[in-house]
Amino acid sequence: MVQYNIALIGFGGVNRAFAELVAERNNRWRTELGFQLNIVAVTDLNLGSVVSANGIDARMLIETRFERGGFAKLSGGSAEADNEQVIRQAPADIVAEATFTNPYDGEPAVSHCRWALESGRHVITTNKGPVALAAADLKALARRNHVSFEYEGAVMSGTPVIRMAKTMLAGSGLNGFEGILNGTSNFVLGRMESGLGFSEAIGEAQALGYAEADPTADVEGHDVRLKVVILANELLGATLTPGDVSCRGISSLTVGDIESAAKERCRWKLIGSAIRGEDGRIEASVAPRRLALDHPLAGVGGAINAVSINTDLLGAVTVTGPGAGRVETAYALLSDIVAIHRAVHVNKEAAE
Ligand SMILES: NC(=O)C1=CN([C@@H]2O[C@H](COP(=O)(O)OP(=O)(O)OC[C@H]3O[C@@H](n4cnc5c(N)ncnc54)[C@H](OP(=O)(O)O)[C@@H]3O)[C@@H](O)[C@H]2O)C=CC1
Ligand SMILES: N[C@@H](CCO)C(=O)O
Repeated sequence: MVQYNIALIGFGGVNRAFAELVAERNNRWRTELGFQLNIVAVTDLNLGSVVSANGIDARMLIETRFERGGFAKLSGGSAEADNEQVIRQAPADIVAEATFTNPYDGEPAVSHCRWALESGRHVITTNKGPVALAAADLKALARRNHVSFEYEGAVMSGTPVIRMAKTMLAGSGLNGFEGILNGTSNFVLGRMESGLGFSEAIGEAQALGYAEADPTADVEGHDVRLKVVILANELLGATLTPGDVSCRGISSLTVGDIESAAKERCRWKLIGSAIRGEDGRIEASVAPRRLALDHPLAGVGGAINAVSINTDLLGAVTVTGPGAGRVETAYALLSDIVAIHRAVHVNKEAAE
């Protein structure tokens, strides 16, 4: 039986939900997917770090109420999150990076990914920073070290869009996309339509695990801007940086704007888009748009996301599904491991 040893970097909503999935579903994965997972290290800014070559009980990890520095009480534990040492030295095959997204330089997550790849570990991440800001370098580093860098959860959480479009739409002539790419702001707009205030709606999105550590990134459009960069670079072969994407969020929309749109059978949505012009240049933007209720994106509610990908041969292909949520995003990490497993084992077996 194939077993992957996993190191979790950051133990917040997503990696905690991932540990919960490991606790609940490892047996099922063994039969369904042909591998099992073994958590051998966890680091967290607040809790410290713990390493155990024999594996750390996933159920214990999620059920124990640790205090600040609480991992020190575990065998192999420390009150400090010594990320570099853990990433480089723990006996992990795969490092799951799920610390906060830094939209400016991607750190410290970029360094976490770099240390892991340099040390010959595969990296799976839901963190948009390293993917939007350092993907080319990290992919090259992964290639040099014969490991994978996988990041399906960086856009639309567990809903497959990056890998799906790159593999299943290959050759279809991708020339643009537009969509709702932030669960929090879509949820907030919907709650405001129901009469809730902006701040209360953000509070609900935080409690549900949708929002960024600093929700300004959600409502000011910065999170969508990173996702537009990722999709444009991955699907359209662009080389955008966040500075290339004009960006306006939803914070200036008032209850009055929302009510007047409703009276005219319209609805506000935060739309991220990128289009290849006739000269080959990619124009990308993030901005609120007032959509007629019969527009295909107008009915996408709550933390659901949707992106319509324009192709030469098929016209628009739309992918819709959860765009945020702890478990939904933890699933993206599993899908990354499935991709690594197929690349490493299944393809190798087929070649033999
Ligand atoms: N939640 C979601 O729906 C989605 C999240 N993502 C991305 O996934 C990542 C994780 O999200 P989520 O779990 O919700 O976020 P959380 O804020 O819940 O968790 C992040 C965890 O990482 C810890 N952390 C921060 N910096 C460090 C560090 N330097 N070393 C070790 N640990 C650190 C935080 O500790 P502390 O709290 O003490 O700072 C926190 O426990 C983010 O990058 C997010 O953008 C992507 C798609 C969807
Ligand atoms: N905060 C983000 C998480 C998913 O990237 C959102 O609400 O969409």
